[in-house]
Amino acid sequence: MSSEAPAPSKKATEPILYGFPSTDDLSQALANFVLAAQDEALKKQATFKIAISGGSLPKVLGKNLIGRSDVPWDKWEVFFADERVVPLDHEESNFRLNDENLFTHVPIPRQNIHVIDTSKLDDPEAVADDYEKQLVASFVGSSSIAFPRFDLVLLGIGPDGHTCSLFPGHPLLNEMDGWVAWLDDSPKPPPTRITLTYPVLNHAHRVAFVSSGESKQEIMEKVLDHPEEGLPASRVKVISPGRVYFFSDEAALGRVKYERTKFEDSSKL
Ligand SMILES: O=C(O)[C@H](O)[C@@H](O)[C@H](O)[C@H](O)COP(=O)(O)O
Repeated sequence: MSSEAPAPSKKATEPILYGFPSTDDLSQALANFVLAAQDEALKKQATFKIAISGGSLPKVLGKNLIGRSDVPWDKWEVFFADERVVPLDHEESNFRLNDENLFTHVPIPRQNIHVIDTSKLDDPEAVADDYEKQLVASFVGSSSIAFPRFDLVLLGIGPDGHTCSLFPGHPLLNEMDGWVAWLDDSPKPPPTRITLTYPVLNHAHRVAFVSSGESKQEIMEKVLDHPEEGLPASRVKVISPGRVYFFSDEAALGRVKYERTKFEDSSKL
């Protein structure tokens, strides 16, 4: 049985799980959460730095962010938590997916959306190096030099427990130095991708996993109730005072015993 408790009942290192009756409730709460993270970031700095994945996330994200009033979109700086090494207009591109679901509907300046260098598509290492340079250029001067500190990273969870393009058993799970890594053997097509590494995820102020639908029940149970299995999503352990959050609909949480936290007002972030 699930239970709901206020956030303070959880240890600072434990993920917060928000469960919602429907995907639309999830989507609305996620929009509030993102905007609260944005407000907090803009109190301290000139831009809100967010990294976003692909999969089903962009649709859930865009649905309730588009049309929000008074969003300082010109202060958003967007990176991709992972990207497929394909042209930007390719149907497999995470840029394209996010573009269709969010960017084309809101006035984020195009130069603030950091895309892969498509002149290097036949050399994924060069694509990863270039993307890392884009991060360096954006984050240099911030308090953390060893690793960038995103204000918010939004991730999905695959049926095998992968997140970003960090797949179970893959050597990239052990990459602890670089900021951006590449692979050409992704078990989820397309095979050639770049991804943020664990240290980058773990230095973020917040990482939020978004998952919905019954097909996620088995993997959500493993990730939340059995983190000792060490699936890629369970290995995201954000350094305190940063925090990991899960936003799921109850359809995805059908088997999950992990304690739910009531999502109240994200302005209290
Ligand atoms: O580009 C990708 O493939 C994604 O970034 C990947 O990590 C995705 O988030 C998960 O596979 C979950 O995808 P779904 O939400 O579609 O299940």
